[in-house]
Amino acid sequence: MSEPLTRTAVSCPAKVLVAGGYLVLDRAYTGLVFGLDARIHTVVEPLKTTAGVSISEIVVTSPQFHGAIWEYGYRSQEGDGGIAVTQLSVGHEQSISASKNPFIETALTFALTYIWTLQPNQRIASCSIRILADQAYYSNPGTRRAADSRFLDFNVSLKHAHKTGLGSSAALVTSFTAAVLSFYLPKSLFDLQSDKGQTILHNLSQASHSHAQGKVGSGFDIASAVFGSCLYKRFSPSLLNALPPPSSPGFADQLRSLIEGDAWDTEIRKAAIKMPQGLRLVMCDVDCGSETPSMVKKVLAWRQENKEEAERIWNELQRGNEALAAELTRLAGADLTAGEGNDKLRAIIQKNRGLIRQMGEASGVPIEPPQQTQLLDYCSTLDGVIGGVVPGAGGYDAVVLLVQDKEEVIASLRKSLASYRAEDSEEGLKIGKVGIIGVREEMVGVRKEELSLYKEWPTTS
Ligand SMILES: Nc1ncnc2c1ncn2[C@@H]1O[C@H](COP(=O)(O)OP(=O)(O)OP(=O)(O)O)[C@@H](O)[C@H]1O
Ligand SMILES: C[C@@](O)(CCOP(=O)(O)O)CC(=O)O
Repeated sequence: MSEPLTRTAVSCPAKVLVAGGYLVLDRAYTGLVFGLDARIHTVVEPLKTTAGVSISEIVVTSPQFHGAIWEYGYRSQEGDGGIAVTQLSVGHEQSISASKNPFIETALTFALTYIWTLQPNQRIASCSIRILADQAYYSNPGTRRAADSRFLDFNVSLKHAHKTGLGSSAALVTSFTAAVLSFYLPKSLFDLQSDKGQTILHNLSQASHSHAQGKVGSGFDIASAVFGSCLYKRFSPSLLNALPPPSSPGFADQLRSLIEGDAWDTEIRKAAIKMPQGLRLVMCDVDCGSETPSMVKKVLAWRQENKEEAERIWNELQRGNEALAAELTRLAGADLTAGEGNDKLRAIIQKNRGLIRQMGEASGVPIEPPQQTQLLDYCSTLDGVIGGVVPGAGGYDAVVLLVQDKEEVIASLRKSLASYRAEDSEEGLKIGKVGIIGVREEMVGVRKEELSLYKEWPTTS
């Protein structure tokens, strides 16, 4: 007899790529990614059904958003095609195609298929899955259900939610995959606390996120969702190319071999990045938008056509990024009583920004556009601010600052940003309000959670 299935909850952190944007798409370079203390949680539990009625249905809800409910049927496919998941219609409020959530559907397909390969003769029981996200992922102001509730009602549909760029889909796919595997599999087959369990979770989440996203990212966001802050070298993109599409013959077996096999060449160095005591990150949301995929395409096309110049910038920036990681780590271990300053950090950040601007100007992509240069220069003159950069792909929508970890520094930064007015520029976008997002760095990645966290969010089943 197998153990009865019990309610399981897992969370994963948000991310910020502090250094290595664009470079990290190529295995020859690394990205310095910090996890952030905003998390997406997934809770899985048995689906309550009328006594004697046995159905095969998985109901997923994201109850902080209007109409965010997805019901799936699932069945095994001929020819080792794994488990196919089909969205069922819920009432007649909206068409299925309008309500599709490709990240959830793909994560479910990949996770159930992997489970099926491990327990081919065991029926996959119905379950109910809830997703709960911290406020910082969205700039829509949430409302509280109780004075102490951690999760808020966002009072909009997911389609109308305004994301702050903290990697919601990666934290979602990873916590969803971890919770589903932990729910269905005994510890002997999947143990989230073990290195092997985390490697399997990483590989499976990379495969499904990449499939849902259309294979565009380096995967640094999934790596930090699993392992927390780290220096990240991506996997070879070719690894995923050989996988047949879900449901097609051989998908299940090849997915399992890929996930458990040793072909993965991702390199995660957790010890190579630390936050010195007395410093912290501050994320700022800039009221303006950028389009990451088209920026990536343009930068990569420029690099392809200007190999020599690109190689010079990429290599210099890689050295600068390594210097940044090394100095943060060195300061984290240094004797604070020696009164060491942060001048070296300041200089490294300034130099790296110069190279990022070169990369942007040469490729014609606004990675650190003049409006952000102005904002970052302004922030760098404020008390307690060491420096700042445009995170990830850059653009107009965010900056990340390295500051002294003191309440008075944050309070005065908040005040300065509230009154910050960008100088009028002749051309391009004008940045609007700059706000501080309520997050800071976090070293821990995936984590099992206590069920009491979700008491105001009853299951719909
Ligand atoms: N709380 C949630 N519940 C259900 N699905 C969600 C939730 N948050 C995000 N998603 C899914 O993730 C998608 C957003 O992913 P996308 O990659 O565009 O954003 P992101 O990961 O936050 O962005 P970035 O990589 O710029 O940080 C949504 O369209 C939705 O499908
Ligand atoms: C440009 C890139 O290197 C970073 C994008 O980061 P973000 O989504 O802007 O946080 C792409 C990637 O690594 O997936």
